[in-house]
Amino acid sequence: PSTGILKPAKAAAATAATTATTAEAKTELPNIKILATGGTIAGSAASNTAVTGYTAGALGVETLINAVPELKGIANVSGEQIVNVGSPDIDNGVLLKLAKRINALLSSDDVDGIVVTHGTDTLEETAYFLNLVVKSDKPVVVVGAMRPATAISADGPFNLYNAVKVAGTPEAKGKGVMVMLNDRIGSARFITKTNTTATDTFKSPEQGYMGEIVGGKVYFYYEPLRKHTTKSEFDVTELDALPQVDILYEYQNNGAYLYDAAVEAGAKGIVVAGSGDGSLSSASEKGAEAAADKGVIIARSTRTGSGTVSLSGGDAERNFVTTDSLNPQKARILLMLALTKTSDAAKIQQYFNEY
Ligand SMILES: NC(=O)C[C@H](N)C(=O)O
Repeated sequence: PSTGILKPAKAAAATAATTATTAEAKTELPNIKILATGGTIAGSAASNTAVTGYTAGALGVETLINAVPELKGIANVSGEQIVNVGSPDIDNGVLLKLAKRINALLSSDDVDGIVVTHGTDTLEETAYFLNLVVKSDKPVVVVGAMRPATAISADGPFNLYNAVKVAGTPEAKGKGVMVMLNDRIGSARFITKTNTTATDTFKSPEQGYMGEIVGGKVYFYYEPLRKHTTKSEFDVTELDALPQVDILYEYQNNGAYLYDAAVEAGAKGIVVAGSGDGSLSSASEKGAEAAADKGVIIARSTRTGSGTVSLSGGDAERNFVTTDSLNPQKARILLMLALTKTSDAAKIQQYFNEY
């Protein structure tokens, strides 16, 4: 049986793999494709007690699959390397490449579900993007780890096993893109990283988890009501870039010049991580209004970490929208996609109310 621990020296030697397939396919098992993008789940450290200061995105997908031979008992798995980076370096180009590849794979009868391995830092952004643009009700599960593959008690191997299990579960169909870590199944719409290093970092502060895995069995309790996947209007088929949307953070004594800089750099939308219920300082309001006068959409979110930003009377006529309960980084994802369809603030507000 797999211990889930890769010896640091062995791990370092195994970085070059790009594809992998389990031996002969068993017809009674689901066919699951693992698309690897890097992150700590593919991380390698100098010692097996190092859980910080390691290299994320060091190991190839074949190494990840081979570390969990038990996968063969629950699915026919094969792997593809999309990129191999720490998730702070996932960009719009990778999002589009990943989404298009997933849509191509899921259109085939030979693929029953997808697992994406990903760094946890920006995992929620990729998961929410996929939730909005995947055109299939087959399960898509995004998985990561908080301890590198070389660590004692690395969490990646079991997280990967659980993710493949969820992706191959018929009940997981039609529930939107899911995030699987630490035995919990979260909705891409609601889950967020809440802790820098702890293994139970992914939480949905107000809405809770969709389900869990206990004793090797998948349990679902809720599903997201917000539009996703087959009900989503957003489509990446013809897109090779996304509109620039930046995020500005509210704090005491800030200035309008931050908005000027974003507009000058080409922003078509600005998400404000507002204080409290999406508040802007007077200086920010000046900057935001000047940007909005130039056609830039200003989306008021919150830096508080949870809660819904309420609509205020002055929003609509100023090209301002509110981001519902989306945190700033997910609001940026939706605003980029919204701007591929329209620059009308009222229509964009409707997207924030529905997705
Ligand atoms: N736990 C992780 O995966 C963190 C890593 N820095 C990443 O996001 O790639």
